[in-house]
Amino acid sequence: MGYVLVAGTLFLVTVITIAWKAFMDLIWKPYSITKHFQKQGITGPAYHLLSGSVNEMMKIEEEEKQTPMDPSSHNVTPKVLPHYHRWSQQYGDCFLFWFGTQPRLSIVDPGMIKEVLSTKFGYYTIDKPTPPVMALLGNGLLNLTGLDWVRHRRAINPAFTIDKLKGMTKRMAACALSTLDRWADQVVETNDQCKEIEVHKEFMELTADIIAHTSFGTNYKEGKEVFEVERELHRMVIDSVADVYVPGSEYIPTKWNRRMWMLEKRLRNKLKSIIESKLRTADLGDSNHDYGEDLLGLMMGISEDSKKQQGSSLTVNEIIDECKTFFFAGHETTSNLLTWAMFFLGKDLEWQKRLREEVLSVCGIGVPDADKVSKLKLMNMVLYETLRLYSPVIFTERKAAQDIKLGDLTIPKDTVVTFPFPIIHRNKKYWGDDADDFNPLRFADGFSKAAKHPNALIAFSMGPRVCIGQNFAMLEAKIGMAMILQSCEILMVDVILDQDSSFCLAGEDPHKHCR
Ligand code: HEM
Repeated sequence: MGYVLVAGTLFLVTVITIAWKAFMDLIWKPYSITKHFQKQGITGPAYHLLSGSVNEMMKIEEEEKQTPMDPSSHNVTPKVLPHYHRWSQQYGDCFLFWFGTQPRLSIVDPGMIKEVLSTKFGYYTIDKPTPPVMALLGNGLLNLTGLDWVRHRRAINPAFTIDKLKGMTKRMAACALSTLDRWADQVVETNDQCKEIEVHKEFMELTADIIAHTSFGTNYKEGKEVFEVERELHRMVIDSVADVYVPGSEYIPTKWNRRMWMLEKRLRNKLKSIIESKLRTADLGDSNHDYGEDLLGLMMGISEDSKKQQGSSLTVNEIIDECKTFFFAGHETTSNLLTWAMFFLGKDLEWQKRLREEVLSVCGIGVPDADKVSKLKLMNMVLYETLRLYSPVIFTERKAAQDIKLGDLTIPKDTVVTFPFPIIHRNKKYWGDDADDFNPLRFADGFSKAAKHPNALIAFSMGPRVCIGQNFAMLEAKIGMAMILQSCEILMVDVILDQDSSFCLAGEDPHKHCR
């Protein structure tokens, strides 16, 4: 009888505890956080049990898909961030919405963004990655937090110094040259003066080639195989982006999870075999272990040096995760930058002419190097303006690690603050009335004077977690653009923004100058 009573009491206590926690997490916290922000003048879409605002988010996305885009407008916000666009019009720039039970606060004020990403950096953290993101990037820089992030960032920074990047320019130029060769062959084959090219596809290939060569050096072919697997994992991440994560669901052997586990294992094994091959090659050389000037080789060398000096280094598994991160972070981003820059030059022939004149006067007709492309001021301005209007990264977010003041607001612990780049980059308050127009001249006096706030452009983010590959990306884009402009004339064939954009490349022998 006594046992039954104890078991019954335990059961009851468990049920009450679970019910209490469920009540707190699912009802009370969302209610009190909503009230907390309402008192500060912040509103937003309603919280719904379990799903938060996700259903409304999906509905808005579907509605936006049905609306054709005006090809003459650069305002892509309704297409790329439909719910932010709709809610910012409805509730104002700063609004609260719910991803499941997680509160998210949209912020567009550059001063507040600077506080989060830079001045009060330590008070914010990165939300735990979902299982698909973890499978894709593992414990690489993008996912890491705290002291592990510090250790990785310190270990990898030296691989991205200007000197090291200069050493990679020949590889970048060689990849661009083989793309131009392929285009030239097509022109010769068709016997036309003008060849229609789907540039996004071409630049995806070019940037994959560049990141494979610069990451893996002589092992680039195996590197490209790695990227094929990574691409599939990336697609799985995109498919799962609007799913509210249910803790523990990653361990259930569903068909989807099993595919993800298999791809992750294949990715890891392939990268491991590249590293082992580098280790074997280096062992055959002298005792100083030169692993090569590619990113992987540099990371392995730096890691070995720091082990000798401080006794700590990146493990093979950590280096593997960083390789995965470089491809993910550095491939599609740069390819999008190149695509949109071509889009502008194909539309604006006057700017195309100015850029070609600059390239020919600074670099001549030879293959450009890092020093020469660093002098291309007009090209720099066009690239920044492209990053402003068509930022390859469309948002980033941070989670408050404690209750904290942000601007005039007080933010409860665990609130996610989120920064929608396309809205920030078009804010007329900072960018002026022509914020929606392509006007590279706004960058004539440099990056920080282009807008009324020095941090209004955050395409590469800012603060300690600023993009580690920004110089790499700009160098790659400038070399690619300079070589294209040296040999081709670019004409826009058609503009269908939600499908592929094609460009016509014209010239008597597009490429002969580049040899
Ligand atoms: C146009 C090209 C690129 C753009 C617009 C871009 C943009 C960004 C942004 C916005 C972040 C911050 C993300 C966040 O805080 O949530 C970031 C981080 C990062 N990027 Fe890039 N990126 C580009 C190219 C590259 C390239 C080429 C590489 C590597 C080769 C790279 C590697 C990284 C890494 C590793 C991080 C994480 C840094 C950290 O958290 O310490 N990116 N990038």
